[in-house]
Parts: sequence; structure tokens; C-alpha cells
Amino acid sequence: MSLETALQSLKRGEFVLLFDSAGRENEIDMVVAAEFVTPEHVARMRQHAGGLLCIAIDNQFANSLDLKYMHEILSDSSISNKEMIMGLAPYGDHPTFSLSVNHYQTYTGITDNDRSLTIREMANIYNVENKQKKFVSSFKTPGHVPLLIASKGLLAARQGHTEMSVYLAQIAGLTPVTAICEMMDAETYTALSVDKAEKFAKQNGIPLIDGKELLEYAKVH
Ligand SMILES: CC(=O)[C@@H](O)COP(=O)(O)O
Ligand SMILES: [Mg+2]
Ligand SMILES: [Mg+2]
Repeated sequence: MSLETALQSLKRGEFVLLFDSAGRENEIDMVVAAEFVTPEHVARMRQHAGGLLCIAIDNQFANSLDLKYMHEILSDSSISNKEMIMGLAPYGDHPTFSLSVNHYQTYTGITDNDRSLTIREMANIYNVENKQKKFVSSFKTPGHVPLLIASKGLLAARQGHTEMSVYLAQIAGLTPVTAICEMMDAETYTALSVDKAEKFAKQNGIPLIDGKELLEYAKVH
């Protein structure tokens, strides 16, 4: 499947599968552009992926909302057990988690209806004049959808699903806000293997992008 096929899928509001790399998480995420997310998208990620459904956002957008990484928020807080704060994951990357949010019009925040509203509304505030004012008045924290902040410098700085999915949205000409969810394997209780993900991709006509291909593309564009 070519990168162009994947970009076309994202532009149609459909999924792509995104593999990071064998030496990193070795995971495949289902990815969709946040501006298109419906309750059906959330249901399909819940049923066919089953990992943690997050919103990945562009670094500049995060700065405009005065959002910080969770490990920074905790380090600056008065919590006692600071030795628990994860600076680096086992594969060497800093976590990209920030606040977890619910849109203020959600009820519990977890249903497919609620999470799709939260995800879509995060994309919608990207285009408003006073982003931070709109963000603060539209969302509550803690909530049921973690925000992930893509690193400044994007793929040059970090090659996670956070940065790669935001980059895909950017080169597709879409709002740089994505919904991503790791694919789990209910038979092995581990992350879905690339082989099984390739089978799923083929059966469902969903493009699967290898992070390696994306990094190569980014080097020359
Ligand atoms: C949802 C995820 O995959 C989570 O790991 C955040 O993404 P990454 O660390 O791969 O950028
Ligand atoms: Mg992860
Ligand atoms: Mg990941």
C-alpha cells in the first residue's frame, strides 16, 4: 500500500494502520483524522484495536493551548511520590501524554458518542481565533481521552505514533489532530503482530503504513 493511498484514506475520513518500528513499541495503531471522527470510528477502534484511544496534537497547537506534558505537570506539582514520574519509556522515548479531557457536553465521557464528540471538538478548536479560550471553556479535565503532544520538530525529534500520525494529517492537508489507538491481540494478550495487522488491513481494505517508509519520505520532503 503506498503512502498516497494512505493519505487518500485519511482525506476520506477513513482509517490507516500505522506501524512504528520493531525497535520501538513494535505496535500498530489505528489512525483517523480527528475532524472526521464519528461514534462509529470510536466503536471500530474499541472493537478492532482495543488499546488506549488518544488524541494526538501538533506541538504548536499544544503551545497555543498552554498544554504541558503530564510528566512536567507532575514534576512541577506538590505530589509526594515523584519517583513514580516516568521520564523515559523502556524504549527510550519520553511519554507524550498530557491532560486527559472530556468535552463539556459529554455525560460520562466514555461512550462512543461521548468520546467521538471530545475527539472531533478538539480538531474543531484548531480553526478558531482564540484557541485557548475555546479550549478552556469547552473541555474538562481529568477526562476519558488522553491528549498526546507531538514533539517540536516532529519526526526529526521523535518517531512515535504521536508524531507520525500528526505528520500524516499534515501532509494530507488535514487539521494536525488525530485519533490513535493501539491494536491488541485477544489470542495472545499482546500487541497485534505486523503479520496479523497486514491480514486485517487486507481483509478490511485499510492502508498499512510502515513508520520506516514515512521517515524516508520525511527526509526528502
Ligand atoms: C497511543 C500510543 O501508541 C501511545 O504509545 C502514544 O504514542 P507514541 O508513544 O507511540 O507516540
Ligand atoms: Mg504507547
Ligand atoms: Mg504508540
